[in-house]
Amino acid sequence: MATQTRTAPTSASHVLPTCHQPEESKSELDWADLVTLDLSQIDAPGGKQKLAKQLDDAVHRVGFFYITNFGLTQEQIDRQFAIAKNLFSLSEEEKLRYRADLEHGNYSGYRPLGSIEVFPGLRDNIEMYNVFKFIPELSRTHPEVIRQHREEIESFQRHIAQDTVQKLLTLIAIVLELPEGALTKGHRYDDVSHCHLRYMLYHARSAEVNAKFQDVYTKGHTDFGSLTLLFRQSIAALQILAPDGAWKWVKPYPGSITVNIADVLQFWSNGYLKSSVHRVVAPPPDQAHLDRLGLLYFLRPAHDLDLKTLDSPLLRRLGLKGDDHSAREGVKAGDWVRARVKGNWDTAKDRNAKGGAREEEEVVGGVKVIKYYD
Ligand SMILES: O=C(O)CCC(=O)C(=O)O
Ligand SMILES: [Fe+2]
Repeated sequence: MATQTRTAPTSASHVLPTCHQPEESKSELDWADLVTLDLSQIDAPGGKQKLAKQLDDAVHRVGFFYITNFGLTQEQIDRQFAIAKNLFSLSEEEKLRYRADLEHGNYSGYRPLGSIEVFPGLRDNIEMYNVFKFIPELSRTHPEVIRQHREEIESFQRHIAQDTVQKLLTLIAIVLELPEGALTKGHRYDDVSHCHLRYMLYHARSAEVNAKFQDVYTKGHTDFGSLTLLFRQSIAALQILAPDGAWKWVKPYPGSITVNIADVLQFWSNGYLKSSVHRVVAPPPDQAHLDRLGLLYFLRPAHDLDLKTLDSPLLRRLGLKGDDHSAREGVKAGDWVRARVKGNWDTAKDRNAKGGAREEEEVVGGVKVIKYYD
């Protein structure tokens, strides 16, 4: 069921099970064709321009891409998976002591198994634990395994936030023909925003139960923030809604991070950057029995930024930037993210009462969004 483990010989108080990557699926799947950016090229002469060129179609038409050479080793990543494994093996009673205040749109902490109704009467198979940035404004208590590995978790977060993400935002700014620092300034580690590292555990289900769920683990959705970075176990499960309208599998390549554009970048670019619909489904038959761990970094903009379209030469040329009188103009990013988290939490019931819908429009924080996809 679970991934293989053995105990690493470390000091008594820091013992973590070693988390090995499972064998890749041998199933023939319809994989999405995504570009890979080699981030080690960014400081080479002309490197930024070359990478931005490579990124242009990916962020505009697809919304997903891979990055390699991002400065974290597989061992560092596997340590995070091991922390996740250890965390989820705690008793339910212990985990519930750290439950997130979901009802108020705050995701910091634990979200218990079965929190969301996927279809009427059918609840999700996911546990998650969100570790927000370690800044005073966001401090909270955590279980012992997080407290013990706090330094390691913080330096992992900081590397993503202060290095990887800054490079990506620089490249995206170049795509939009903005000054290179235009997007990085609302995304500093010390800015108050709900950026977090997320540990997830998808519990494997039997073929019979999967059939009831039409093989869906998480319905199609877009992410709320700026960017999402996914460190993946070698288990196929993530799918994107490709530009041709078909669901395609996203292959988990060792040594890569899968990155997707999220809603706020789509707003700032008035739709030029694509916040892609994606979902999680039961793995193919040779991996369907595996519990699947998730390790994700959700980048969110500083709370006090607004959502109006950025003034970029590209957007002007394409007619995507006029005087912005849209409903987004007065909306703060922090309010938007909170409203989406809260909305996600308490509208699943209403949606199911209406019989479900492939697409549903809803006004969140003053902004109209399409929210649900089967
Ligand atoms: O587990 C995955 O591969 C994706 C999860 C996801 O889309 C999310 O948590 O927003
Ligand atoms: Fe997502």
